[in-house]
Amino acid sequence: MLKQILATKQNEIERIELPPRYHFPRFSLCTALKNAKRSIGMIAEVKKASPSKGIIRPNFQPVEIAKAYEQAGVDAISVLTDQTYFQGHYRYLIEIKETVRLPVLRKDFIIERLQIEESARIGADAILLIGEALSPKKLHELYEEAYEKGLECLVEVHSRQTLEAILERFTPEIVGINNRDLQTFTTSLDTTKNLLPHVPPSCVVVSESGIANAYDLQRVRAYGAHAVLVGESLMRHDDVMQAVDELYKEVRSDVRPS
Ligand SMILES: O=P(O)(O)OC[C@@H](O)[C@@H](O)c1c[nH]c2ccccc12
Repeated sequence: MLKQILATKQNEIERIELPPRYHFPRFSLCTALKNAKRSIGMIAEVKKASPSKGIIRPNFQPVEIAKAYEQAGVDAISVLTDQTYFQGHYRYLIEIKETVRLPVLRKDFIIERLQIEESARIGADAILLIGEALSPKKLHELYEEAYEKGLECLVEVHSRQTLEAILERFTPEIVGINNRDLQTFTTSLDTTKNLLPHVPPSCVVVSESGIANAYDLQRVRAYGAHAVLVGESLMRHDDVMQAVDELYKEVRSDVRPS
């Protein structure tokens, strides 16, 4: 599946017409996660659909969702901008930057430099770089390019092998451990448990995907994650502000919910 997404993306990149430059206040994702407002940081995602689940939120109002996230006290917002597979758009990111004062992560499949210029122009504070989608060399080049343009990167990995290959080249500031296997779409929080001990202590670590309830949140916190990235379980709630609160409910991380 990842291969197919990347092939589509490559085609789309050939047709990119760069948007004008928007001038928004910038916010650091890394700083926001280091100074998380609650017991563990949260990047809340604005996502209408996904290739594995289809439409997740039928009545999709990206700006309203982002405002509710801000009121709920999340630390940052992730916006899906891929159109073909996630029904996103970079326009959503622009509208959200116009409205909320939080770091905004552009969630897309970034594989070429041109997409970094595009991300800078639309006002993204950070971009996603996927370890499984790029060679370590290319990933490092895009990482440097992004920081030169004032964008931070969330460097996402799913396997120990990918993580080690990246660390041989450089140490990213922010590492995302994706609990979802992008080939099969299955999620397991054990991915965070298994990979986290191999991430250098200087990195801010985000546990991504498959966080369904307060128990899951406490579990990845116990594994040592500094933050979580949550999409679907928030998007399925009518009231996303309440959904954030419910994730932060106090539960014992060693007791499974019934
Ligand atoms: O909806 P979830 O299971 O809470 O997951 C959010 C986020 O981690 C997921 O959307 C994601 C993680 N890595 C990605 C790469 C591309 C697109 C999407 C993603």
